[in-house]
Amino acid sequence: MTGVLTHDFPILLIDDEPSWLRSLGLLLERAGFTNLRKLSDGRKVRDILADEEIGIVLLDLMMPDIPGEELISVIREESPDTVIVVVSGMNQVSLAVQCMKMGANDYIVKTGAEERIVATVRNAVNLWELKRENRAIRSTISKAPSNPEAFSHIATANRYMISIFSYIESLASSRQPVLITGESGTGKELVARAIHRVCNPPGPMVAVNVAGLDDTIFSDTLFGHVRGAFTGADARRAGMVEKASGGTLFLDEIGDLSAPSQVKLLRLLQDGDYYPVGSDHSEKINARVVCSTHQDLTIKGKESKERRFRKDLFYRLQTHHIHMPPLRERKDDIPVLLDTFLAMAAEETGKKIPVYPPELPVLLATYHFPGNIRELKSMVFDAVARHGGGTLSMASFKEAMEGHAPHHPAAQAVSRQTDGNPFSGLDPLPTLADASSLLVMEAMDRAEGNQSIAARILGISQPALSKRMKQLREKQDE
Ligand SMILES: Nc1ncnc2c1ncn2[C@@H]1O[C@H](COP(=O)(O)OP(=O)(O)OP(=O)(O)O)[C@@H](O)[C@H]1O
Repeated sequence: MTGVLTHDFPILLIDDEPSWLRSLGLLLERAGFTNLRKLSDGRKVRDILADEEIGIVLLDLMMPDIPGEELISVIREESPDTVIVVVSGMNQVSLAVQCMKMGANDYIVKTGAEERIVATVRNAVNLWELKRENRAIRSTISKAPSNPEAFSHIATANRYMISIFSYIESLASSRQPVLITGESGTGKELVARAIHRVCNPPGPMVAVNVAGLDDTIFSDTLFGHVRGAFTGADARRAGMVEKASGGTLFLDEIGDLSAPSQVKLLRLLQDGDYYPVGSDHSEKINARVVCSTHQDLTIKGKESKERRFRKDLFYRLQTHHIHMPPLRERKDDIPVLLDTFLAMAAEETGKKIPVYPPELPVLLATYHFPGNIRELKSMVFDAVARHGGGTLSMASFKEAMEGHAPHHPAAQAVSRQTDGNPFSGLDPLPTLADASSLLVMEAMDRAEGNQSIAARILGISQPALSKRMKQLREKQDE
């Protein structure tokens, strides 16, 4: 399903040697590339780029009319997304590096094997397709989703989340994989389901958690096996890839994949095929692949080769990338999530949806939710289970939050800007008394006047805060 070879855009070949232009053209045509344009005078490239959208340019470096290096700059300027491949007679690493620095995407030598030239152009076609698709997607992202029903299982009031919904809608027509990242409990699986719902394919969504699967089990789970593949394999068994046929294959926790399994996944995504265990015949995947991880794949496994995440796989996966923000960065979602989970918990326990004190969302907003939405959901379910009638008590929420050190988002924000020392930018420093008063006022402001919440923010008891506020008022009255 990937590994695109057919293309509808022109490929421009530039070289001052007519015989080379002819033989390169023949080679590419034989390999299935159509729509080739040939140019022996590089100075005309500007006119050509102005006339039509050229996906790929293959150019020589040594030309009498205009040096190839200058051509690279002209092409980059006129058509920034065009994929540039330098086809040079010189096999010099330093020259290749120089061309890449100037904006070329690849460099091959004329005397190299024909397969290498064809493979390079094939990669260039894939790269251009991806660039074009991303441009189309970017241009269609609107504010609100046009099919809100597909997202009805995701409660949110947050603008960034709404923009994720429109991004998902714009991905519907793409067959490229989607990578969903974000901390644990942020709703990655719900987003995978939304992608499936928006695409509305005829097949099912099949979810596989690949964490902890060794390579043998990974292959057997995903690709299935043929009869007699190993002792006990009495019958053929379909793998998850086959089960997801016509639908969506969701691979959860791909950051934990072993090195050999990463190679198999890369092949599946790149060439669209796989081998059932024990079979010599490859099968084709016919499912949209969505992957998720809570790990940062760009830094993962820096310390050890075995645990490292392959760069090529990462780049293949991140064509369409959705990052789920943690709950502490979308606190405007707390009230709507609270209402959603209260209704769910009430239904599950057969109780009436409880009324909660207005301070509850304010209290929750002071907390950093290391377990994200999953943690909020458990808190609410626990509170409703304990609820006996009247207004919902905040006690169980406070208890759950007590287990974690208070979080100081303001201090963190400052420390992010000031290399870990929130005071380094202050000159002169405020006195201890002034700093303390300012902190108290800020906490009261954030807690919307609620002393017990403000005391929690400051990490002191409520009587201690009350005493400080009294002193503050007395000082102001002096
Ligand atoms: N916006 C939301 N609206 C309603 N429920 C949500 C929302 N986001 C998450 N949840 C709920 O929170 C829980 C965690 O969500 P989910 O399993 O999708 O997170 P995740 O990011 O995939 O976590 P993990 O990385 O641990 O697999 C689930 O019960 C899910 O239903």
